[in-house]
Amino acid sequence: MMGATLARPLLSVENLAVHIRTDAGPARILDDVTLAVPKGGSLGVVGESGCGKSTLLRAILGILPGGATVPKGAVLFEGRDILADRGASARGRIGFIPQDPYLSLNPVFRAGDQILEVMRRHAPGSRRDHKEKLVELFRAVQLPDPGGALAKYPHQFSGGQRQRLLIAAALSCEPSLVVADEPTTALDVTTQREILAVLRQLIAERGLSLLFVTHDFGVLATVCDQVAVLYSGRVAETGPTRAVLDAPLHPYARMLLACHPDRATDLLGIPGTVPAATAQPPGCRFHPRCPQIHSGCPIEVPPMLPVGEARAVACPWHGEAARG
Ligand SMILES: Nc1ncnc2c1ncn2[C@@H]1O[C@H](COP(=O)(O)OP(=O)(O)OP(=O)(O)O)[C@@H](O)[C@H]1O
Repeated sequence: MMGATLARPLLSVENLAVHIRTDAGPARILDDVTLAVPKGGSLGVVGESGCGKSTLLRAILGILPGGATVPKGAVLFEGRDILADRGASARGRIGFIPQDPYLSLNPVFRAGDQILEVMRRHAPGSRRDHKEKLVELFRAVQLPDPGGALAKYPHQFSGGQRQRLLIAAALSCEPSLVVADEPTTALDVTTQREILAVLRQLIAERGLSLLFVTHDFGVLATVCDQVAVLYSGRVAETGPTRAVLDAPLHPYARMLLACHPDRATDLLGIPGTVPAATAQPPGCRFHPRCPQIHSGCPIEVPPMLPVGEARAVACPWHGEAARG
């Protein structure tokens, strides 16, 4: 236990800023983002559309778009800076589960061949070894007829089965970290629950770490033990998932949770929108939408304040918000 607490995280994002050049000026998409995924742990990153979740994932996967600059910070994976060596050190060691199973497989090639090609490039062993391993993975993700699945084309699988294929693909090169981008949003609720159960089981059985991006606190609660709430490219709050869900501290986290369909009495959402990445307000970026604004909020960038041993919140007024 002691070793686990002292161990370096498997993945750490340290003070990361990502800007992208646009015709409207630099888009400051991420600003001073710090978070960590411990070995064998799971972190969920949650926030509204446009808060920077995909850009964070792209930085972690070493695939930032052209025009992106990293004026500050680092992404350390297994102790090495992914951004400095353009992702080379992470290939195969980070498995990625994309959002949309319909868009993520090429329809004209057999699904099995597409995964085997990735294994050929990044996993040790012969094609025969890879096939055996893939059939075993298809069994583990509970695809029907795992042996026969190798020869099928993507359209011969249902949406839920395609997402299972993509989980198998993400695990095929024996990663130590799995990164998932809203992997169940395109699926119905029952299939969503089944897929999340399979994912959770495989991550636990294999001792993998998970970084899971979502806009859905309900999904997050079922797969992640830690959470980071992102707003307009900055971390608003971090902590154990249960503690944050039970008693969110940041006004944004409180409002985001309050309008989750499971809890909301109406579905009006948070008034206003996430600011454009080219036009964020000064000070706390949430202040124009915050019901508990103070005179310093539009001026000073709130630092992350520790709360107890395991939580942190970027709002000096969080105690007042919690009482409010
Ligand atoms: N290549 C780009 N050029 C300019 N602006 C960009 C680019 N990519 C993202 N942005 C802007 O950065 C902000 C964050 O985008 P990002 O896609 O990372 O957010 P997100 O939280 O993943 O949203 P969603 O849930 O809708 O995918 C948005 O304001 C977006 O318009």
